[in-house]
Amino acid sequence: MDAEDSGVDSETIEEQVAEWSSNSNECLTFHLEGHDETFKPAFTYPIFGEEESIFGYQGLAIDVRLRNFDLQPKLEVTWDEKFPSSAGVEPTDIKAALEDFLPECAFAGIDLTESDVPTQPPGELTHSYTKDGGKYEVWVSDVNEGLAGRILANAQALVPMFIEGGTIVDAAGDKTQGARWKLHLLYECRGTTASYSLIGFGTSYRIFTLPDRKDPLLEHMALLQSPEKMRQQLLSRGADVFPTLLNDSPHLESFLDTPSRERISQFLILPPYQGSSHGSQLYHAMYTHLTISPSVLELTVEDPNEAFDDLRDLSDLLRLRKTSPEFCALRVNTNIHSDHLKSTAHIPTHLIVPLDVRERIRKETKLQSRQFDRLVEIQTLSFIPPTHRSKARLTKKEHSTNEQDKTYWFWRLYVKQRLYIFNRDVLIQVEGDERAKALDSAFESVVQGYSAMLERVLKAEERLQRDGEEGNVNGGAAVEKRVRKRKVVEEDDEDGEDEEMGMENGPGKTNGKKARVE
Ligand SMILES: CC(=O)SCCNC(=O)CCNC(=O)[C@H](O)C(C)(C)COP(=O)(O)OP(=O)(O)OC[C@H]1O[C@@H](n2cnc3c(N)ncnc32)[C@H](O)[C@@H]1OP(=O)(O)O
Repeated sequence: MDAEDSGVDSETIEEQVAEWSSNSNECLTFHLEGHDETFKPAFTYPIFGEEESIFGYQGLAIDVRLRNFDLQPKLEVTWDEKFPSSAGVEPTDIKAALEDFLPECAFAGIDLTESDVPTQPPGELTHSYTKDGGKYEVWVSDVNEGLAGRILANAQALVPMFIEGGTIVDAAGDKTQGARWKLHLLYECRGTTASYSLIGFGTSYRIFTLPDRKDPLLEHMALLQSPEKMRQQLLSRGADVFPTLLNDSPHLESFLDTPSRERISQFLILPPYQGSSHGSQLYHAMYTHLTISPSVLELTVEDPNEAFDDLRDLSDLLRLRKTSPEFCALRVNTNIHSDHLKSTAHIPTHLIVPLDVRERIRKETKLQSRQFDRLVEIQTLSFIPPTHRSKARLTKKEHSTNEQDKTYWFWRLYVKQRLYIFNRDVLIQVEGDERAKALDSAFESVVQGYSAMLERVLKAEERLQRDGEEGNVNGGAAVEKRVRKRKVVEEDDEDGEDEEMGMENGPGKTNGKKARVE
């Protein structure tokens, strides 16, 4: 029966719908045990649909209480008025909508103080630090460990609600998958037993990578197919890759000994703790732990968002500038023979910033290529004063008599070449002048972003020096108002084959964070 047949005009229906509708972000509230402060989800569209709207209630409150040790949830749904079912339109079934997102225990009405809480987090302690008188620890566990598996399941409830495009991981209990996944837990420790409060977590998993060492089987496989084809095939085979290699390579004790990458999958600091450098500490702990194994060749990040990119750039730069004299010594070489500069098709990037040194540092630090390239660009830019970072000063190109201008000219060439290769697929779709303009504009955004990052790095270094926080590579970040300065899309995936020229994905995207042209 439509509105006309029923005698009810469509305006009245619209009014009624509005009267009985609630915004799902606003009515959902998280309460962390032991904290007065509550927090709201950033997204609820995966649960309640694109409109983030719930129909059929007035005075609706969806409260999710989280136990502080393991984030075990307890769901409570209350309302003042419910739309009568007999009216032909059913109110949203809130519990049913949440069933795929919260673990079963959330619906069981279990009193969170009822069951015994373990006295210690699962796995091993990998990092600890103090901040403003509080003590914090990072614990890492295989997700197949019972307690870690349970905490992973609880923590997953937060992923779609706080990480845009984030999806729930269910790896625990599976022999192969579980062994590849790790859960990194950041706890605030309040001093007495059972006083651990979970304030953030990260997940990571190991994936096969192309070999970097002599292995007959891997060499054979590499010979059989092109590297790219082989990579695609291995990735598509997912979890089967490791056992297959293991069966075929009896000298390997575990499939985890095969050359691999570690990949950070999810990363979250609970809202009440954000902006106080805990994210930097957790990232530092994860980087250190995940890159220690000799079989791990690289650390990558799955679809990082802008906030994570910033955190990662800052942390990586602070670490490299503190621990790698070779990285600190990198400079733009302006002494390049004009023969090397005749063709724009062959920019001598290997000479501008020596490739052999770059490769050596990259392998040692196990940073993903594109991330490392960007860090080199930021570091080498740091020696060019801001007043010389201008296109207007480059009329004489490599012949400039001012050494800083000449350095910027070469640096510009170096960065533009990477941007061109990176965005080639997009750029070749536009003609001559337009192409040059598009590349120029991407370049200018990158310089802006880098300059902003350099300011942060210098401030953080000053702060660290002041605080004398020797042990904490990234510690002591003050809470500052975040200003989103970067417009250019900077993204990471395992091969860095991503878009860098500002095309956003639409709503409903699966990776949810950054544009990708593939
Ligand atoms: C792989 C992935 O999962 S990507 C998804 C990452 N997770 C999320 O976005 C979930 C919601 N957000 C969070 O969990 C946290 O805010 C994080 C992880 C993004 C950052 O953790 P925090 O503890 O808040 O960051 P921390 O205080 O260590 O900040 C370190 C630096 O990161 C950057 N940063 C942190 N948050 C933001 C933000 N919201 N926007 C822009 N930059 C940010 C800043 O450069 C900051 O440096 P500063 O001290 O000079 O300001």
